[in-house]
Amino acid sequence: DYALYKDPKKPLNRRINDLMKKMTLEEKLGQMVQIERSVASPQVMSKYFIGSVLSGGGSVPTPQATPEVWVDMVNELQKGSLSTRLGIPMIYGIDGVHGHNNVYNATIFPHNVGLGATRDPQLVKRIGAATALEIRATGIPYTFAPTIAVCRDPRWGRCYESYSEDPSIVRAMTELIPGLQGDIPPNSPKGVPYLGGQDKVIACAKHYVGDGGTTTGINENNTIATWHQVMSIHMPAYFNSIIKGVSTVMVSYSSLNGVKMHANRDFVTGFLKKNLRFRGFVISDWQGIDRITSPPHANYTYSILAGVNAGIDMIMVPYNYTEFLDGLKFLVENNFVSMSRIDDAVKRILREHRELAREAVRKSLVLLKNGDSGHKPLLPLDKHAPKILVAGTHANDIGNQCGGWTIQWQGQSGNITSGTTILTGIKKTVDPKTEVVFSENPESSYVKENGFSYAVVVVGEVPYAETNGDSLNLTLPEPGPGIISNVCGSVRCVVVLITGRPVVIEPYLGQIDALVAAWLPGTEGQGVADVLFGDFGFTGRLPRTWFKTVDQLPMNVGDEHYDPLFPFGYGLTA
Ligand SMILES: OC[C@@H]1[C@@H](O)[C@H](O)[C@@H](O)c2nc(-c3ccccc3)cn21
Repeated sequence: DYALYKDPKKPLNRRINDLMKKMTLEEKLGQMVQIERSVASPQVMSKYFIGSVLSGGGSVPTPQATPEVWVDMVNELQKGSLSTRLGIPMIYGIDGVHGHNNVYNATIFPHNVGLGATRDPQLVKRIGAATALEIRATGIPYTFAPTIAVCRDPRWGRCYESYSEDPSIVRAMTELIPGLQGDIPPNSPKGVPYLGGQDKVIACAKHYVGDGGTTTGINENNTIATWHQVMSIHMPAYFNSIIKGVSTVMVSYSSLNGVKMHANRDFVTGFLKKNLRFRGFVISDWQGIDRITSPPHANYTYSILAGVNAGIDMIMVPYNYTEFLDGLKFLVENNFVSMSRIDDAVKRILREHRELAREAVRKSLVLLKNGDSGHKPLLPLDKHAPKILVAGTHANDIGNQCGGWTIQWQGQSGNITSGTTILTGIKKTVDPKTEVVFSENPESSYVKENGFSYAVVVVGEVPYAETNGDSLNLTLPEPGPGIISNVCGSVRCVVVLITGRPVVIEPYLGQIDALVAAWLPGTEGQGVADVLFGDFGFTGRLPRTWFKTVDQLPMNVGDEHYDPLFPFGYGLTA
């Protein structure tokens, strides 16, 4: 029977939301577990809903195993995962330190220190591509590489895994990531986890952060560093990795100024996920949460609590997965770990590309007016204006911005699914000092008396589907016209229309400074703000003729009598 989440034609975030709604707590927690090959079996995969399996160093199905033997092993485990109620596939991960180094007859490339000596990032990228091919030939889609440690003391046992003591060389060698994962297509968003094709694998920037800076190079020890040293030596290559679409980040065993990285919420959640907006998943190192305590595993419940709440999404347990699952379940059921944290972890592990939706929104917007002979252009809007007004029935309403066929057949106004409203997108885009006031339907006196620099008015049609959408007058539903009149009659305004089609707008055009057709943008309202404020240009062109009055209809491009308000293909740039 049909399952929306399995339908590749459906919007990606709807698939995730559909799947998340169906998952039990046990199925969610299982996704966060990575176990070692030696304790994995199809039965274990299905019974515990395990999300991932790895080969630790030297862990092979048989000595000198051929690619076929590897593929058969991975497939057997995968069958176990696919046999579960929801059939969520598992991800098999393995170290690709210098080629597919666990596999007999695989090409073994120079270790990273030697690659640093080449000063040749394109060579490293080609090595990534070759490595991805060999890893994929054994049926494995995930490798724990590149190590982007900046080794600052050659006394460190892993210094050869570091490209250089110079962060700029390490930054350049993040070219391994597009080699492994594939190049992000041109004009695609940066900073979004990416995987391009069956001959590519997802990568892992590691070990976050400061693994190469420990005192006298003692492995897994403490890195004492100022904020500036962290941000100028150990962090920069993570910026490059994220921009290049790295899909995962592995946390370091080491501590930073005495704080275990596996328990470091400020750096894992605060900096990596929030500041850098990393959207892939964060994986622990091998028994990394055990080593939060000294001795390791001294208080495993605390290790689980500290690691998961720090923001680690997938735990490389790797052996005693029932102890981990029981511990995490206890913590969730007793509210020590929130369901929102679990859902964040699981969504990241399942995540596809919301960013793709946001890019689509940006490219769909059509600029129909921006100032005129008497007024200078209003767009792009000033992000640093002291105070702005956002008004309209569609500014803060996910259901309205999605339109029909969303969650329900007819769609529905309101907070019907997760996403970003246009208002939220605006708030995220403007200067933090800019005061953003939201009023759905303000009086003109209110607009006049509050010193707004400008207003964004977001109005349109309410959700409909099929016959319910038939309209003979195509008027902009009330209170849209009234909001336009009250706001745009009082302050400079841009009107963003959320409609499934051209509607009557000509009567209001004179009092509108700027007009944008946003159609039905869906959940990623951030894409509207991206373009209103000039982070991206307007590139949309009318896919339909915009009439002046309905009695002209039907009127299409090429008709003999063609007198539109805005012709097919029209669209301004800002
Ligand atoms: O092989 C998986 C990961 C690898 O990706 C990390 O870079 C590395 O820090 C690491 N150490 C162990 C590991 C350490 C001690 C005993 C057994 C295993 C396992 N792993």
